[in-house]
Amino acid sequence: MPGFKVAIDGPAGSGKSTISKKIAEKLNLTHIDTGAMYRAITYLALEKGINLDDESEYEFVSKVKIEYKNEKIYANGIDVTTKIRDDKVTKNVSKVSSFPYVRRTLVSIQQEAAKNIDVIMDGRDIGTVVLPNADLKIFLTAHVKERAKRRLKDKEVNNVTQDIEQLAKELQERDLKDSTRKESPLVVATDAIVIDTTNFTIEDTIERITNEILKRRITMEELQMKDVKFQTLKVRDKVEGTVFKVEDNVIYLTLENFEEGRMFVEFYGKNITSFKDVVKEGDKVTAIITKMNDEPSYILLSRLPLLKDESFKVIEDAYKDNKTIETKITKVDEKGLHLKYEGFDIFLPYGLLDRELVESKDTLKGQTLEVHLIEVKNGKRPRLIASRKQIFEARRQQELEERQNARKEEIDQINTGDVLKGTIERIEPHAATVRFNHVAGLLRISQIQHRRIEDINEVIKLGDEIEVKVIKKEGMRLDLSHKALLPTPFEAFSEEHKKGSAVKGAVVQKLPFGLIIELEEGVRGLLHQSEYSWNPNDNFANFVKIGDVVESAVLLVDVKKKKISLSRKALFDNPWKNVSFKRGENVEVKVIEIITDKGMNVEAKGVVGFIPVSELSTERVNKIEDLFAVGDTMQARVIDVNPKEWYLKLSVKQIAEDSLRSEYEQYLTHDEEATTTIGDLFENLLTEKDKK
Ligand SMILES: Nc1ncnc2c1ncn2[C@@H]1O[C@H](COP(=O)(O)OP(=O)(O)OP(=O)(O)O)[C@@H](O)[C@H]1O
Ligand SMILES: Nc1ccn([C@H]2C[C@H](O)[C@@H](COP(=O)(O)O)O2)c(=O)n1
Repeated sequence: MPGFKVAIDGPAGSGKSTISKKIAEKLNLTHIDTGAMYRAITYLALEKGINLDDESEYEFVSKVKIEYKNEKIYANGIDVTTKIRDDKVTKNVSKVSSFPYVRRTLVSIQQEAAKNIDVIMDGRDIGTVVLPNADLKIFLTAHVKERAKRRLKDKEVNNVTQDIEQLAKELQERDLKDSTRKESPLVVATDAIVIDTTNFTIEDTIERITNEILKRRITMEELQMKDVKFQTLKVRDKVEGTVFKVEDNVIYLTLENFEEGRMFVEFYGKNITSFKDVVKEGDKVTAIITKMNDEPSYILLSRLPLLKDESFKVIEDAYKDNKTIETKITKVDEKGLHLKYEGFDIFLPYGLLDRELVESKDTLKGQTLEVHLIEVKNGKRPRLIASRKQIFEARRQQELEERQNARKEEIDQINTGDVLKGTIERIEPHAATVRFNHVAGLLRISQIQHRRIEDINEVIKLGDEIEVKVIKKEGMRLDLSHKALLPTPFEAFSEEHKKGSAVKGAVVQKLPFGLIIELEEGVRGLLHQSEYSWNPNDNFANFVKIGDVVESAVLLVDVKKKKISLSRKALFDNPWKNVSFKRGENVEVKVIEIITDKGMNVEAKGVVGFIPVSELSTERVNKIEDLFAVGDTMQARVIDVNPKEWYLKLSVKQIAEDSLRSEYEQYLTHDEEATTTIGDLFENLLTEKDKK
């Protein structure tokens, strides 16, 4: 069986020998570089010094022995591998190779060498002349500038510098000569695959050609074994291919039958604009054949017809695996949200949507939303129902746990007795809730102020900042007090009222030993009976009533025992403090009150004394007012006195009697000289009295 033949043709520097060599190694083919043969002949011709322009001088060619051994080329046993690359050789090789004699001789040598072996042969006329029946013909090409660049690199490696423009010019000249010569010019064989390597790497090109070789090398048995529909592939068939090259807007695939498939980016679907980062070499892609291209031979592919099924599969998988999918909200209607995912419409009823989202549903259109699928039914009109329940319940649970943790952390930091600042969060008739951070406490109405509060709303408002003391901590519960931070009424009272200061208050209770006076709300003091008045005879219990306002002085405030002692008498001077009376002493008195039939209260030395009716006159008094009036002053005699009891008893009568007696005694003394009778004497006395 003849061997497998690959013909590689192309202009200078397109990569023929490099690629051929590597493919030969890879696929175990013999590589024959025919250009090297023409170069070897050129080298020998130069060596021989023949006239290069004279074809008749090339007879030596038929006798030349050319061999390839270990990557080296030998001409007549001499290693010419390097020499044939000299500039001199390169400049003349086109000319030498244009002679029909030279060509025919070398072509027959080449054909002989390729007989019965698997060979990859590169040159200019391989596909057209040397191996016209080659199993695969490749015409490699590249832009002249790219080829010049590659050559320049080769030269730089060998420390040879050359102007790139000059190099390009030389290549163009050689191309022209090679393709315009009469004998076997460089042309593209009609059945060759043209590969432009301008933008291909060496590896790309190798892979591309390797695929072509493999496609053609495969035996019928192998094809059957692999169940490859080699002959039957047609438009609309579904095929799978392996990506061997990725460009921005096209991917190249090797299909099941080893043909080349190409897919342009717009036929991939999923709205991508570039294959980069989406598809990589080695990926398997399933697609539909949309066109079979003959020249060059490849198959155009598209994924678009498959996408619907693929997308539905994605949806079914998401449903089965209970996966979250990210959808787009396309419509908001009365019953729920319409979502789009992988090109399918999904409905999400409001009952399965987060409450906050339902509240702001009118702003949702166009937004993305993560959901779970809870019903997936395929059909002409697939039925797809989504839900957010799992998502929002999980979120709520997580938030709850976070809150609980935060509360626990905060409460662990709080101790009974701590003073904290918080905000009034809720007000009930008998208590308020005070929020700190994650924790709140209870402030009962009785703990807000020391005084009684009728309406809690009068003293606190929602949002008020308040300082409180923790008075009890039980688990997560905190009992708070604001009043614990305020001075007690007793403390406030003691601050404002120092000892001795005068205070007024209403009598709230009468006790056997005194009066309870309310001085301020919650502040009561005792006015002991001994402190009511200096007057020992003052029986205030008889006339002081509950509710009477009494003024008194603060004697003592005991904040701890909550005791206040008051003294009313301290507000006054004790009238008896600095006076003294002696019995028998005559004092000036002033009538301050007439007590009918009983006597008169008089003021003497600033204190009150009493003159009984019997002591008002030496004669019987029928009506006191006939003799005295309030405001009258006169002399009276102290007849009894007890300062402790504020007791002072006086007599006018005794002074009058004294006076009568003295007059009488005078009379007795005068009588020895005068003739006044007792009757005269009394008449005179009475006349005096009338005058008054
Ligand atoms: N994509 C590519 N394909 C092939 N060769 C490339 C590529 N990119 C760079 N090169 C380099 O280009 C240079 C020219 O390659 P090569 O000598 O194989 O070309 P050629 O077609 O055999 O040229 P000539 O006909 O003049 O012998 C080599 O150094 C090779 O490594
Ligand atoms: N089959 C061939 C091979 C080569 N030549 C000529 C044309 C080239 O200018 C020259 C050197 O070839 P290279 O080594 O550059 O590939 O040989 C030809 O005519 N036919």
